[in-house]
Amino acid sequence: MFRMTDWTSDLQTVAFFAAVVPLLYYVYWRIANRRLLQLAAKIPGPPGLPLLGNLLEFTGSPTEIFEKLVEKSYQYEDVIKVWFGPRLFVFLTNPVDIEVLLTSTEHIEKSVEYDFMKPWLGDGLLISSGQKWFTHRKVIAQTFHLNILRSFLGKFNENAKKLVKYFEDETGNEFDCRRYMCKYTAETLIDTVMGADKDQLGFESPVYSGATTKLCELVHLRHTKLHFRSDLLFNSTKHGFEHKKFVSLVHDFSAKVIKFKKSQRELLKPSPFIEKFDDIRKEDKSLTHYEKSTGISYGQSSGLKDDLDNEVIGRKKKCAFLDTLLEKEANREVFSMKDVQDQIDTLMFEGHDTTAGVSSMFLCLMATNLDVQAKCVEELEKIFGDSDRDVTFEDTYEMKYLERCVMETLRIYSPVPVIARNLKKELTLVTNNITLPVSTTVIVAIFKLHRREDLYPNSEKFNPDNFIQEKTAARSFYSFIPFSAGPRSCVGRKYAILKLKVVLSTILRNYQITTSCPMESWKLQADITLKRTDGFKIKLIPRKNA
Ligand code: HEM
Repeated sequence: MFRMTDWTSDLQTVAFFAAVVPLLYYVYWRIANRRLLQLAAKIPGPPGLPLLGNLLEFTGSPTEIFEKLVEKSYQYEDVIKVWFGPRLFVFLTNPVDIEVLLTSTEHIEKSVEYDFMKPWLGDGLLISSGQKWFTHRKVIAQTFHLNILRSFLGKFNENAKKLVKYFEDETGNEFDCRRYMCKYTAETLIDTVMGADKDQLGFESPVYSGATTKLCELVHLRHTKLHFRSDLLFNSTKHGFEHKKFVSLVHDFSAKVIKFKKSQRELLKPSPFIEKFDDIRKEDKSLTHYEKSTGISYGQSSGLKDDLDNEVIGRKKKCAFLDTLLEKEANREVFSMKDVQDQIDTLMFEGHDTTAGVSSMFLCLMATNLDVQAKCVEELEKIFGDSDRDVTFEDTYEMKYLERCVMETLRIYSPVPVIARNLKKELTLVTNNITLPVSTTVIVAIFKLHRREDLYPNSEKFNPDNFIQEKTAARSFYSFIPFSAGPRSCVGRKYAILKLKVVLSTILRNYQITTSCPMESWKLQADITLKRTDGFKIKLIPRKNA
Protein backbone atom coordinates (compact mmCIF):
# COMPACT_ATOMS: atom_id res chain seq x y z
CA MET A 1 0.00 0.00 0.00
CA PHE A 2 1.22 3.52 -0.88
CA ARG A 3 2.41 5.46 2.13
CA MET A 4 3.16 9.20 2.26
CA THR A 5 6.32 8.68 4.31
CA ASP A 6 7.87 6.34 1.63
CA TRP A 7 7.23 8.93 -1.03
CA THR A 8 8.82 11.82 0.88
CA SER A 9 11.82 9.73 1.86
CA ASP A 10 12.36 8.78 -1.84
CA LEU A 11 12.25 12.43 -2.73
CA GLN A 12 14.74 13.26 -0.01
CA THR A 13 17.10 10.57 -1.32
CA VAL A 14 16.90 11.97 -4.87
CA ALA A 15 17.44 15.52 -3.59
CA PHE A 16 20.37 14.33 -1.50
CA PHE A 17 22.08 12.70 -4.49
CA ALA A 18 21.28 15.64 -6.79
CA ALA A 19 23.08 17.98 -4.40
CA VAL A 20 25.84 15.71 -3.15
CA VAL A 21 27.02 14.06 -6.38
CA PRO A 22 27.95 17.34 -8.17
CA LEU A 23 29.49 18.61 -4.94
CA LEU A 24 31.61 15.48 -4.55
CA TYR A 25 32.60 15.67 -8.21
CA TYR A 26 33.55 19.32 -7.76
CA VAL A 27 35.70 18.51 -4.71
CA TYR A 28 37.33 15.59 -6.57
CA TRP A 29 37.96 17.78 -9.63
CA ARG A 30 39.60 20.48 -7.51
CA ILE A 31 41.91 17.94 -5.87
CA ALA A 32 42.80 16.26 -9.17
CA ASN A 33 43.52 19.64 -10.80
CA ARG A 34 45.42 21.30 -7.95
CA ARG A 35 48.29 22.49 -10.15
CA LEU A 36 45.92 23.86 -12.81
CA LEU A 37 44.01 25.83 -10.17
CA GLN A 38 47.16 27.11 -8.46
CA LEU A 39 48.57 28.46 -11.72
CA ALA A 40 45.21 29.77 -12.92
CA ALA A 41 44.77 31.74 -9.69
CA LYS A 42 47.76 33.92 -10.72
CA ILE A 43 46.20 34.86 -14.09
CA PRO A 44 44.02 38.00 -14.16
CA GLY A 45 40.42 37.63 -15.28
CA PRO A 46 36.81 38.10 -14.21
CA PRO A 47 35.79 36.08 -11.12
CA GLY A 48 33.52 33.16 -12.00
CA LEU A 49 30.96 30.92 -10.29
CA PRO A 50 31.87 27.45 -8.97
CA LEU A 51 31.38 24.77 -11.66
CA LEU A 52 30.05 27.25 -14.26
CA GLY A 53 32.96 29.69 -14.24
CA ASN A 54 32.14 32.69 -16.47
CA LEU A 55 29.72 30.79 -18.70
CA LEU A 56 26.69 32.92 -17.87
CA GLU A 57 28.50 36.14 -18.83
CA PHE A 58 28.93 35.03 -22.43
CA THR A 59 25.50 34.12 -23.69
CA GLY A 60 23.45 35.44 -26.63
CA SER A 61 23.88 35.52 -30.38
CA PRO A 62 27.36 35.11 -31.94
CA THR A 63 27.49 38.90 -32.53
CA GLU A 64 26.56 39.59 -28.89
CA ILE A 65 29.15 37.11 -27.60
CA PHE A 66 31.85 38.65 -29.80
CA GLU A 67 30.96 42.15 -28.55
CA LYS A 68 31.00 40.99 -24.90
CA LEU A 69 34.43 39.38 -25.32
CA VAL A 70 35.87 42.51 -26.94
CA GLU A 71 34.32 44.69 -24.19
CA LYS A 72 35.73 42.44 -21.45
CA SER A 73 39.18 42.57 -23.03
CA TYR A 74 39.32 46.34 -22.39
CA GLN A 75 38.96 45.75 -18.62
CA TYR A 76 42.18 43.72 -18.52
CA GLU A 77 45.60 44.12 -20.03
CA ASP A 78 47.80 41.60 -21.75
CA VAL A 79 46.61 38.25 -20.41
CA ILE A 80 43.00 37.41 -19.54
CA LYS A 81 41.66 34.23 -18.00
CA VAL A 82 38.08 33.02 -18.55
CA TRP A 83 36.58 29.78 -17.19
CA PHE A 84 33.97 28.08 -19.36
CA GLY A 85 32.85 25.39 -16.91
CA PRO A 86 35.93 23.32 -16.04
CA ARG A 87 37.87 24.55 -19.08
CA LEU A 88 40.44 27.32 -18.72
CA PHE A 89 40.75 29.75 -21.62
CA VAL A 90 43.52 32.34 -21.68
CA PHE A 91 43.44 35.23 -24.14
CA LEU A 92 46.77 36.74 -25.22
CA THR A 93 47.00 40.26 -26.62
CA ASN A 94 50.64 41.22 -26.06
CA PRO A 95 53.08 40.57 -28.96
CA VAL A 96 55.82 39.38 -26.58
CA ASP A 97 53.60 36.59 -25.24
CA ILE A 98 52.19 35.78 -28.67
CA GLU A 99 55.74 35.38 -29.95
CA VAL A 100 56.51 32.82 -27.23
CA LEU A 101 53.49 30.73 -28.23
CA LEU A 102 53.64 31.03 -32.01
CA THR A 103 57.36 30.44 -32.43
CA SER A 104 57.23 27.29 -30.34
CA THR A 105 57.52 24.02 -32.22
CA GLU A 106 55.94 22.22 -29.24
CA HIS A 107 52.71 24.15 -28.83
CA ILE A 108 51.35 23.60 -32.30
CA GLU A 109 48.29 21.49 -31.50
CA LYS A 110 45.00 23.23 -32.25
CA SER A 111 42.30 23.47 -29.57
CA VAL A 112 39.34 21.04 -29.48
CA GLU A 113 37.11 23.76 -30.96
CA TYR A 114 38.70 22.95 -34.35
CA ASP A 115 37.42 19.36 -34.03
CA PHE A 116 33.92 20.56 -34.90
CA MET A 117 35.33 21.14 -38.40
CA LYS A 118 36.64 17.58 -38.71
CA PRO A 119 33.60 16.09 -40.49
CA TRP A 120 34.10 18.84 -43.08
CA LEU A 121 37.89 19.34 -43.35
CA GLY A 122 39.06 15.93 -42.12
CA ASP A 123 42.76 15.78 -41.41
CA GLY A 124 43.58 18.75 -43.63
CA LEU A 125 46.46 21.09 -42.82
CA LEU A 126 44.37 23.44 -40.68
CA ILE A 127 43.42 20.80 -38.12
CA SER A 128 45.93 17.95 -38.30
CA SER A 129 48.91 17.71 -35.99
CA GLY A 130 52.03 15.64 -35.33
CA GLN A 131 54.00 13.87 -38.06
CA LYS A 132 51.12 13.95 -40.54
CA TRP A 133 50.81 17.73 -40.33
CA PHE A 134 54.60 18.12 -40.54
CA THR A 135 55.09 16.04 -43.71
CA HIS A 136 52.00 17.44 -45.43
CA ARG A 137 52.96 21.02 -44.58
CA LYS A 138 56.43 20.55 -46.07
CA VAL A 139 55.00 19.43 -49.41
CA ILE A 140 52.14 21.95 -49.54
CA ALA A 141 54.24 24.99 -48.51
CA GLN A 142 56.49 24.40 -51.54
CA THR A 143 53.53 24.51 -53.90
CA PHE A 144 52.98 28.15 -52.85
CA HIS A 145 56.44 29.31 -53.90
CA LEU A 146 56.37 32.75 -55.56
CA ASN A 147 57.62 31.33 -58.85
CA ILE A 148 54.62 29.00 -59.02
CA LEU A 149 52.36 31.89 -58.05
CA ARG A 150 53.72 33.94 -60.96
CA SER A 151 52.20 31.44 -63.36
CA PHE A 152 48.74 32.18 -61.91
CA LEU A 153 48.78 35.82 -62.93
CA GLY A 154 46.99 35.22 -66.24
CA LYS A 155 44.03 33.59 -64.46
CA PHE A 156 43.98 36.24 -61.71
CA ASN A 157 43.66 38.90 -64.43
CA GLU A 158 41.19 37.03 -66.61
CA ASN A 159 38.82 36.42 -63.69
CA ALA A 160 39.24 39.97 -62.36
CA LYS A 161 38.14 41.31 -65.74
CA LYS A 162 35.11 39.01 -65.69
CA LEU A 163 34.25 40.26 -62.22
CA VAL A 164 34.35 43.86 -63.38
CA LYS A 165 31.93 42.85 -66.15
CA TYR A 166 29.55 41.11 -63.66
CA PHE A 167 29.55 44.32 -61.61
CA GLU A 168 27.95 46.12 -64.57
CA ASP A 169 24.61 44.57 -63.53
CA GLU A 170 24.87 46.31 -60.17
CA THR A 171 26.03 49.79 -61.18
CA GLY A 172 23.97 52.43 -59.41
CA ASN A 173 22.58 49.96 -56.82
CA GLU A 174 23.78 49.58 -53.27
CA PHE A 175 24.52 45.86 -52.99
CA ASP A 176 26.36 43.29 -50.86
CA CYS A 177 29.66 42.71 -52.68
CA ARG A 178 30.69 39.58 -50.71
CA ARG A 179 28.93 37.10 -52.97
CA TYR A 180 30.78 38.51 -55.99
CA MET A 181 34.09 38.36 -54.14
CA CYS A 182 33.33 34.76 -53.08
CA LYS A 183 32.69 33.89 -56.72
CA TYR A 184 35.97 35.45 -57.80
CA THR A 185 38.08 33.88 -55.06
CA ALA A 186 36.55 30.39 -55.28
CA GLU A 187 36.62 30.19 -59.08
CA THR A 188 40.18 31.52 -59.21
CA LEU A 189 41.29 28.91 -56.66
CA ILE A 190 39.89 26.16 -58.88
CA ASP A 191 41.58 27.60 -61.96
CA THR A 192 44.97 27.97 -60.25
CA VAL A 193 45.69 26.00 -57.07
CA MET A 194 43.52 23.09 -58.20
CA GLY A 195 44.59 23.39 -61.84
CA ALA A 196 41.06 22.39 -62.89
CA ASP A 197 38.42 23.94 -65.10
CA LYS A 198 35.50 25.41 -63.18
CA ASP A 199 33.23 25.30 -66.23
CA GLN A 200 33.90 21.64 -66.98
CA LEU A 201 33.28 20.89 -63.31
CA GLY A 202 29.96 22.75 -63.45
CA PHE A 203 31.05 24.74 -60.40
CA GLU A 204 28.27 26.87 -58.92
CA SER A 205 29.83 29.48 -56.72
CA PRO A 206 26.68 30.66 -54.85
CA VAL A 207 25.89 27.07 -53.86
CA TYR A 208 29.46 26.27 -52.74
CA SER A 209 30.13 29.57 -50.96
CA GLY A 210 26.64 29.45 -49.42
CA ALA A 211 27.46 25.99 -48.04
CA THR A 212 30.79 27.12 -46.51
CA THR A 213 29.19 30.24 -44.98
CA LYS A 214 26.48 28.05 -43.46
CA LEU A 215 29.05 25.52 -42.21
CA CYS A 216 30.98 28.32 -40.48
CA GLU A 217 27.77 29.44 -38.77
CA LEU A 218 26.97 25.90 -37.64
CA VAL A 219 30.48 25.22 -36.33
CA HIS A 220 30.37 28.53 -34.48
CA LEU A 221 26.98 27.62 -33.03
CA ARG A 222 28.69 24.60 -31.48
CA HIS A 223 31.40 26.88 -30.07
CA THR A 224 28.91 29.18 -28.41
CA LYS A 225 26.08 26.84 -27.32
CA LEU A 226 27.08 24.31 -24.71
CA HIS A 227 24.33 21.80 -25.51
CA PHE A 228 25.45 21.56 -29.16
CA ARG A 229 28.96 20.41 -28.19
CA SER A 230 27.81 16.81 -27.90
CA ASP A 231 27.88 15.09 -31.33
CA LEU A 232 24.91 12.96 -30.34
CA LEU A 233 22.70 15.92 -29.43
CA PHE A 234 23.84 18.14 -32.30
CA ASN A 235 23.45 15.46 -34.98
CA SER A 236 19.88 14.78 -33.93
CA THR A 237 18.77 18.42 -34.30
CA LYS A 238 17.79 20.25 -37.48
CA HIS A 239 21.18 21.97 -37.32
CA GLY A 240 22.87 18.56 -37.38
CA PHE A 241 20.91 17.54 -40.49
CA GLU A 242 21.74 20.82 -42.19
CA HIS A 243 25.41 20.34 -41.30
CA LYS A 244 25.42 16.88 -42.86
CA LYS A 245 23.78 18.19 -46.03
CA PHE A 246 26.31 21.00 -46.51
CA VAL A 247 29.29 18.77 -45.71
CA SER A 248 28.23 16.27 -48.37
CA LEU A 249 27.75 19.10 -50.88
CA VAL A 250 31.30 20.32 -50.27
CA HIS A 251 32.69 16.77 -50.37
CA ASP A 252 30.87 16.03 -53.63
CA PHE A 253 32.75 18.93 -55.14
CA SER A 254 36.20 17.79 -53.99
CA ALA A 255 35.44 14.26 -55.22
CA LYS A 256 34.50 15.75 -58.60
CA VAL A 257 37.76 17.72 -58.76
CA ILE A 258 39.78 14.57 -58.07
CA LYS A 259 37.87 12.64 -60.74
CA PHE A 260 38.44 15.44 -63.24
CA LYS A 261 42.15 15.66 -62.51
CA LYS A 262 42.59 11.91 -62.65
CA SER A 263 40.92 11.72 -66.04
CA GLN A 264 43.26 14.48 -67.22
CA ARG A 265 46.27 12.52 -65.98
CA GLU A 266 45.06 9.41 -67.73
CA LEU A 267 44.90 11.35 -70.96
CA LEU A 268 48.51 12.30 -70.18
CA LYS A 269 47.63 15.93 -70.46
CA PRO A 270 49.50 18.24 -68.14
CA SER A 271 47.31 20.60 -66.16
CA PRO A 272 46.12 23.28 -68.61
CA PHE A 273 47.04 26.34 -66.60
CA ILE A 274 50.07 25.27 -64.66
CA GLU A 275 53.56 25.89 -65.92
CA LYS A 276 56.36 23.84 -64.47
CA PHE A 277 59.62 25.31 -63.30
CA ASP A 278 62.90 23.60 -63.90
CA ASP A 279 65.30 25.82 -62.10
CA ILE A 280 63.75 27.68 -59.28
CA ARG A 281 67.06 28.78 -57.74
CA LYS A 282 67.98 31.06 -60.63
CA GLU A 283 64.74 33.08 -60.32
CA ASP A 284 64.93 33.19 -56.55
CA LYS A 285 67.93 35.50 -56.57
CA SER A 286 65.86 38.43 -57.83
CA LEU A 287 63.14 37.73 -55.27
CA THR A 288 65.65 37.73 -52.47
CA HIS A 289 66.97 41.03 -53.75
CA TYR A 290 63.46 42.46 -53.82
CA GLU A 291 62.66 41.24 -50.37
CA LYS A 292 65.95 42.61 -49.05
CA SER A 293 65.42 45.99 -50.67
CA THR A 294 61.87 46.55 -49.44
CA GLY A 295 61.67 44.41 -46.34
CA ILE A 296 58.35 43.09 -47.58
CA SER A 297 57.83 39.39 -47.58
CA TYR A 298 54.42 39.16 -49.25
CA GLY A 299 51.99 39.60 -46.45
CA GLN A 300 54.25 39.65 -43.45
CA SER A 301 54.96 43.30 -44.11
CA SER A 302 57.24 43.48 -41.12
CA GLY A 303 59.62 40.98 -42.68
CA LEU A 304 58.72 37.90 -40.66
CA LYS A 305 60.15 34.77 -42.26
CA ASP A 306 59.22 31.11 -42.13
CA ASP A 307 59.12 28.01 -44.32
CA LEU A 308 57.29 29.88 -47.10
CA ASP A 309 60.29 32.17 -47.45
CA ASN A 310 62.80 29.41 -48.10
CA GLU A 311 64.39 30.52 -51.31
CA VAL A 312 65.86 27.19 -52.30
CA ILE A 313 63.31 24.47 -52.86
CA GLY A 314 65.33 22.06 -54.96
CA ARG A 315 66.01 21.53 -58.61
CA LYS A 316 63.27 19.03 -59.24
CA LYS A 317 60.34 20.17 -61.32
CA LYS A 318 57.70 21.79 -59.15
CA CYS A 319 54.05 22.19 -59.96
CA ALA A 320 50.98 23.57 -58.29
CA PHE A 321 49.20 22.17 -55.28
CA LEU A 322 46.83 19.52 -56.62
CA ASP A 323 49.15 18.24 -59.34
CA THR A 324 51.84 17.76 -56.71
CA LEU A 325 49.52 15.94 -54.29
CA LEU A 326 48.11 13.63 -56.98
CA GLU A 327 51.61 12.85 -58.18
CA LYS A 328 52.59 11.88 -54.64
CA GLU A 329 49.43 9.82 -54.23
CA ALA A 330 50.09 7.97 -57.49
CA ASN A 331 53.64 7.20 -56.31
CA ARG A 332 52.26 6.14 -52.91
CA GLU A 333 54.28 8.85 -51.15
CA VAL A 334 52.97 10.82 -48.17
CA PHE A 335 49.34 11.32 -49.36
CA SER A 336 46.48 8.82 -49.55
CA MET A 337 43.43 9.69 -51.68
CA LYS A 338 41.51 10.61 -48.50
CA ASP A 339 44.38 12.95 -47.54
CA VAL A 340 44.18 14.60 -50.96
CA GLN A 341 40.45 15.18 -50.56
CA ASP A 342 40.88 16.60 -47.02
CA GLN A 343 43.50 19.03 -48.30
CA ILE A 344 41.28 20.15 -51.21
CA ASP A 345 38.42 20.83 -48.78
CA THR A 346 40.77 22.71 -46.46
CA LEU A 347 42.30 24.88 -49.16
CA MET A 348 38.97 25.60 -50.80
CA PHE A 349 37.65 26.85 -47.46
CA GLU A 350 40.76 28.63 -46.12
CA GLY A 351 41.61 30.02 -49.51
CA HIS A 352 38.25 31.45 -50.53
CA ASP A 353 36.36 32.54 -47.42
CA THR A 354 39.22 34.61 -45.93
CA THR A 355 40.20 36.29 -49.19
CA ALA A 356 36.58 37.04 -50.08
CA GLY A 357 36.09 38.59 -46.64
CA VAL A 358 39.15 40.81 -46.75
CA SER A 359 38.52 41.98 -50.32
CA SER A 360 34.89 42.85 -49.47
CA MET A 361 36.05 44.73 -46.37
CA PHE A 362 38.67 46.57 -48.46
CA LEU A 363 35.99 47.77 -50.90
CA CYS A 364 33.79 48.96 -48.02
CA LEU A 365 36.75 50.80 -46.48
CA MET A 366 37.54 52.48 -49.80
CA ALA A 367 33.90 53.56 -49.98
CA THR A 368 34.05 55.18 -46.54
CA ASN A 369 37.55 56.68 -46.96
CA LEU A 370 37.32 58.53 -50.25
CA ASP A 371 40.63 60.38 -49.75
CA VAL A 372 42.44 57.04 -49.41
CA GLN A 373 40.62 55.69 -52.46
CA ALA A 374 41.74 58.75 -54.46
CA LYS A 375 45.39 58.11 -53.49
CA CYS A 376 45.14 54.47 -54.56
CA VAL A 377 43.69 55.50 -57.91
CA GLU A 378 46.42 58.10 -58.37
CA GLU A 379 49.05 55.40 -57.81
CA LEU A 380 47.32 53.10 -60.30
CA GLU A 381 47.13 55.88 -62.88
CA LYS A 382 50.90 56.30 -62.57
CA ILE A 383 51.42 52.59 -63.18
CA PHE A 384 48.85 51.98 -65.93
CA GLY A 385 48.11 55.43 -67.40
CA ASP A 386 45.06 55.12 -69.68
CA SER A 387 45.80 51.53 -70.60
CA ASP A 388 43.48 48.70 -69.65
CA ARG A 389 46.28 46.16 -69.90
CA ASP A 390 46.63 43.25 -67.49
CA VAL A 391 48.44 43.58 -64.17
CA THR A 392 51.97 42.15 -64.38
CA PHE A 393 53.99 40.69 -61.55
CA GLU A 394 56.25 43.75 -61.62
CA ASP A 395 53.21 46.09 -61.37
CA THR A 396 52.28 44.46 -58.07
CA TYR A 397 55.64 45.62 -56.66
CA GLU A 398 54.77 49.19 -57.62
CA MET A 399 51.41 49.11 -55.81
CA LYS A 400 52.99 50.27 -52.58
CA TYR A 401 50.13 52.46 -51.35
CA LEU A 402 47.52 49.88 -52.30
CA GLU A 403 49.53 47.27 -50.40
CA ARG A 404 49.50 49.50 -47.31
CA CYS A 405 45.71 49.76 -47.64
CA VAL A 406 45.42 45.96 -47.86
CA MET A 407 47.65 45.59 -44.77
CA GLU A 408 45.58 48.16 -42.90
CA THR A 409 42.38 46.29 -43.84
CA LEU A 410 43.98 43.09 -42.52
CA ARG A 411 44.91 44.93 -39.33
CA ILE A 412 41.64 46.58 -38.50
CA TYR A 413 39.36 43.78 -39.73
CA SER A 414 41.54 40.70 -39.48
CA PRO A 415 39.60 37.99 -41.39
CA VAL A 416 40.62 35.42 -38.78
CA PRO A 417 39.90 37.27 -35.53
CA VAL A 418 41.23 34.59 -33.16
CA ILE A 419 43.23 31.37 -33.30
CA ALA A 420 43.48 28.78 -30.54
CA ARG A 421 45.99 26.21 -29.30
CA ASN A 422 45.77 23.46 -26.73
CA LEU A 423 48.70 23.28 -24.32
CA LYS A 424 50.18 19.84 -23.82
CA LYS A 425 52.97 21.28 -21.66
CA GLU A 426 53.13 24.30 -19.38
CA LEU A 427 54.05 27.56 -21.06
CA THR A 428 55.70 30.52 -19.34
CA LEU A 429 54.84 33.94 -20.74
CA VAL A 430 56.91 37.11 -20.67
CA THR A 431 54.14 39.13 -18.99
CA ASN A 432 54.66 38.81 -15.23
CA ASN A 433 56.28 35.42 -15.80
CA ILE A 434 52.82 33.87 -15.79
CA THR A 435 52.86 30.11 -16.33
CA LEU A 436 49.93 28.65 -18.24
CA PRO A 437 48.95 25.16 -17.06
CA VAL A 438 48.73 22.01 -19.17
CA SER A 439 45.37 21.69 -21.01
CA THR A 440 44.81 25.47 -21.15
CA THR A 441 43.13 26.63 -24.34
CA VAL A 442 45.23 29.60 -25.40
CA ILE A 443 43.49 32.12 -27.63
CA VAL A 444 45.61 34.50 -29.67
CA ALA A 445 43.25 37.47 -29.84
CA ILE A 446 44.40 38.84 -33.21
CA PHE A 447 41.44 41.24 -33.43
CA LYS A 448 42.35 42.85 -30.08
CA LEU A 449 46.12 42.77 -30.71
CA HIS A 450 45.62 44.73 -33.94
CA ARG A 451 43.65 47.37 -32.03
CA ARG A 452 46.12 48.01 -29.20
CA GLU A 453 46.47 51.76 -28.74
CA ASP A 454 50.16 51.46 -27.78
CA LEU A 455 50.90 49.78 -31.14
CA TYR A 456 48.41 51.59 -33.35
CA PRO A 457 47.47 55.01 -31.90
CA ASN A 458 43.86 55.92 -32.72
CA SER A 459 43.52 52.25 -33.56
CA GLU A 460 39.86 52.28 -34.64
CA LYS A 461 40.67 54.65 -37.48
CA PHE A 462 41.53 53.26 -40.93
CA ASN A 463 45.01 54.65 -41.51
CA PRO A 464 47.23 53.06 -44.22
CA ASP A 465 50.16 55.09 -42.85
CA ASN A 466 50.33 52.56 -40.02
CA PHE A 467 52.32 50.57 -42.58
CA ILE A 468 54.91 53.09 -43.69
CA GLN A 469 58.36 51.57 -43.29
CA GLU A 470 59.47 53.55 -40.23
CA LYS A 471 56.37 52.45 -38.35
CA THR A 472 56.57 48.76 -39.22
CA ALA A 473 60.30 48.76 -38.41
CA ALA A 474 59.57 50.18 -34.95
CA ARG A 475 57.00 47.50 -34.10
CA SER A 476 57.51 43.88 -33.08
CA PHE A 477 56.96 41.33 -35.88
CA TYR A 478 54.25 39.82 -33.72
CA SER A 479 52.13 42.98 -33.54
CA PHE A 480 50.71 42.25 -37.02
CA ILE A 481 49.74 38.64 -37.55
CA PRO A 482 46.67 38.38 -39.83
CA PHE A 483 48.17 35.18 -41.25
CA SER A 484 49.33 33.92 -37.84
CA ALA A 485 53.11 33.34 -37.65
CA GLY A 486 55.69 30.66 -36.96
CA PRO A 487 55.50 27.01 -37.99
CA ARG A 488 51.68 27.05 -38.38
CA SER A 489 51.38 30.31 -40.28
CA CYS A 490 49.14 30.53 -43.34
CA VAL A 491 50.57 28.72 -46.37
CA GLY A 492 48.43 30.77 -48.75
CA ARG A 493 49.45 34.26 -47.69
CA LYS A 494 51.64 35.16 -50.68
CA TYR A 495 49.01 33.74 -52.99
CA ALA A 496 46.34 35.79 -51.19
CA ILE A 497 48.24 39.08 -51.35
CA LEU A 498 49.12 38.66 -55.01
CA LYS A 499 45.54 37.81 -55.93
CA LEU A 500 44.19 40.69 -53.82
CA LYS A 501 46.47 43.17 -55.55
CA VAL A 502 45.34 42.04 -58.98
CA VAL A 503 41.61 42.00 -58.28
CA LEU A 504 41.41 45.12 -56.11
CA SER A 505 43.49 47.23 -58.49
CA THR A 506 41.34 46.04 -61.41
CA ILE A 507 38.14 47.05 -59.59
CA LEU A 508 39.57 50.46 -58.61
CA ARG A 509 40.72 51.12 -62.19
CA ASN A 510 37.17 50.55 -63.38
CA TYR A 511 34.89 51.86 -60.65
CA GLN A 512 34.55 54.57 -58.09
CA ILE A 513 33.23 53.04 -54.86
CA THR A 514 30.79 54.73 -52.47
CA THR A 515 28.36 53.67 -49.75
CA SER A 516 25.65 55.09 -47.52
CA CYS A 517 26.84 53.00 -44.50
CA PRO A 518 29.40 54.79 -42.32
CA MET A 519 32.04 52.62 -40.60
CA GLU A 520 30.57 53.32 -37.15
CA SER A 521 27.31 51.59 -38.13
CA TRP A 522 28.93 48.30 -39.19
CA LYS A 523 28.00 45.19 -37.18
CA LEU A 524 30.62 42.47 -36.92
CA GLN A 525 30.23 38.75 -36.53
CA ALA A 526 33.17 36.44 -35.83
CA ASP A 527 32.02 32.97 -36.90
CA ILE A 528 35.43 31.43 -37.72
CA THR A 529 36.06 34.28 -40.14
CA LEU A 530 35.07 37.90 -39.62
CA LYS A 531 31.93 39.08 -41.41
CA ARG A 532 29.66 42.07 -41.47
CA THR A 533 26.26 40.99 -40.15
CA ASP A 534 24.69 43.94 -41.95
CA GLY A 535 26.27 42.92 -45.27
CA PHE A 536 29.18 44.41 -47.21
CA LYS A 537 27.22 47.18 -48.93
CA ILE A 538 28.78 49.30 -51.63
CA LYS A 539 27.72 51.29 -54.70
CA LEU A 540 29.80 51.34 -57.89
CA ILE A 541 30.08 54.18 -60.39
CA PRO A 542 32.00 53.43 -63.62
CA ARG A 543 35.12 55.57 -64.01
CA LYS A 544 35.05 57.68 -67.15
CA ASN A 545 38.39 56.49 -68.52
CA ALA A 546 37.73 52.81 -67.83
C1 HEM B 1 43.67 37.11 -46.69
C2 HEM B 1 43.58 35.82 -46.75
C3 HEM B 1 43.98 34.86 -45.66
C4 HEM B 1 44.08 35.04 -44.32
C5 HEM B 1 43.83 36.32 -43.53
C6 HEM B 1 44.49 33.79 -43.74
C7 HEM B 1 44.74 33.59 -42.40
C8 HEM B 1 45.18 32.41 -41.85
C9 HEM B 1 45.44 32.19 -40.46
C10 HEM B 1 45.29 33.23 -39.37
C11 HEM B 1 45.85 30.91 -40.31
C12 HEM B 1 46.19 30.20 -39.01
C13 HEM B 1 44.94 29.50 -38.54
C14 HEM B 1 45.05 28.86 -37.19
O1 HEM B 1 46.14 28.74 -36.62
O2 HEM B 1 44.01 28.45 -36.70
C15 HEM B 1 45.83 30.29 -41.62
C16 HEM B 1 46.18 28.99 -41.86
C17 HEM B 1 46.08 28.40 -43.09
N1 HEM B 1 45.75 29.00 -44.27
FE1 HEM B 1 45.28 30.95 -44.53
N2 HEM B 1 44.61 32.87 -44.74
C18 HEM B 1 44.33 33.49 -45.94
C19 HEM B 1 44.37 32.92 -47.19
C20 HEM B 1 44.68 31.62 -47.45
C21 HEM B 1 44.76 31.04 -48.77
C22 HEM B 1 44.53 31.81 -50.06
C23 HEM B 1 45.05 29.72 -48.60
C24 HEM B 1 45.25 28.65 -49.62
C25 HEM B 1 44.94 28.74 -50.87
C26 HEM B 1 45.18 29.47 -47.17
C27 HEM B 1 45.47 28.25 -46.59
C28 HEM B 1 45.74 28.07 -45.26
C29 HEM B 1 46.10 26.78 -44.69
C30 HEM B 1 46.20 25.47 -45.42
C31 HEM B 1 46.32 26.99 -43.32
C32 HEM B 1 46.76 25.96 -42.28
C33 HEM B 1 48.28 26.00 -42.16
C34 HEM B 1 48.85 25.07 -41.10
O3 HEM B 1 48.25 24.89 -40.05
O4 HEM B 1 49.95 24.56 -41.33
N3 HEM B 1 44.95 30.65 -46.52
N4 HEM B 1 45.42 31.23 -42.54
